[in-house]
Amino acid sequence: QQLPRIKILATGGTIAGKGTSPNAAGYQAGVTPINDMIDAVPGIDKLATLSAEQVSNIGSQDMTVAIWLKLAKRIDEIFKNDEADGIVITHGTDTMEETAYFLSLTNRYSNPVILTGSMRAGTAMSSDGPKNLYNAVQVAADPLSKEKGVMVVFNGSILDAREVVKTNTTHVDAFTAPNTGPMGQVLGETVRYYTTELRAANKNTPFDVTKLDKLPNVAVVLLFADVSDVAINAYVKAEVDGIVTAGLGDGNLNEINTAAVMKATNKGVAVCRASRVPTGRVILNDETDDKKIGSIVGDDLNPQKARILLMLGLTQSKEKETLQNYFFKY
Ligand SMILES: NC(=O)CC[C@H](N)C(=O)O
Repeated sequence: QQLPRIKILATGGTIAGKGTSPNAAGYQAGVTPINDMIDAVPGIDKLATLSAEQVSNIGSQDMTVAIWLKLAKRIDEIFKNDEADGIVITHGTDTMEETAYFLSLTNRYSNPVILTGSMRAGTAMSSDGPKNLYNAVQVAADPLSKEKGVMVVFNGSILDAREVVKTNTTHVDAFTAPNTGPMGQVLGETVRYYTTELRAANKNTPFDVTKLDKLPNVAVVLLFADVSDVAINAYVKAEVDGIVTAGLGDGNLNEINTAAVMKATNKGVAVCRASRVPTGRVILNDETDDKKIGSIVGDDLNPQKARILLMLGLTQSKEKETLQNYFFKY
């Protein structure tokens, strides 16, 4: 029986980290080459026929649009040329949720693309990297994952790219899907799905980035009690294409920022209201009059994910209704 062909694209992160202390603290992310990482995982070669490429080797706090585009183009090429059946991406945890969502919106194939990483460097006691990498290859190679597209596999959970959020700064169980829960679990030799993703773009994605070398510039602004309008005004002055507000409660803005948003949208800046609250939706024309101030809403996407969709949406249209519909669809 032939093993599935899995391509590992390595980008860095703690999973490629090295330190001098066996205690998890104090290490450098993004240093170990991918082939050394694979060698540290017993039995991984029995799961799939593996090949690996180093796309970058960085801490994911330094993730860039340029690397996102490079990854998206390489994924497209791998599936178009039938170079692999599935892909595993090793990635730092800080921005993994953003990369996962970006790739889920841009991937034109439904083959599995699994992101994973670790919270403890390979040199730390009880490093979680080898097991996470093993689990990621298991999920990518499993027949049940065939049409499931982009997911995150971490600490035994399988999480949808749209829903996954880093919800702990240091624990090995760093990722959850606060609005929906995980899609499934990988335990021992078995992969189990409980649920399916409802909002995947996949094959029919309108966001083809294979010919782009940059994306629209979208900023995020955090709201808090008595916040001034300095940030929104500065971004408008800097001529950003869009602003996502990490608003109060169900995406509310205080008076001064309501006025600042109205000025921004009048100047043609797309403004999407999201919330700083970790779960729940932001409703159109609820407490805030979106019609009047020219804003749209991010539904239940967190601000950093709403930014990704607004960046990609703006590659297609500046029209408010079109952009709003992307947020209800994806
Ligand atoms: N656990 C981690 O991967 C964090 C390391 C680093 N900040 C990164 O995101 O790459």
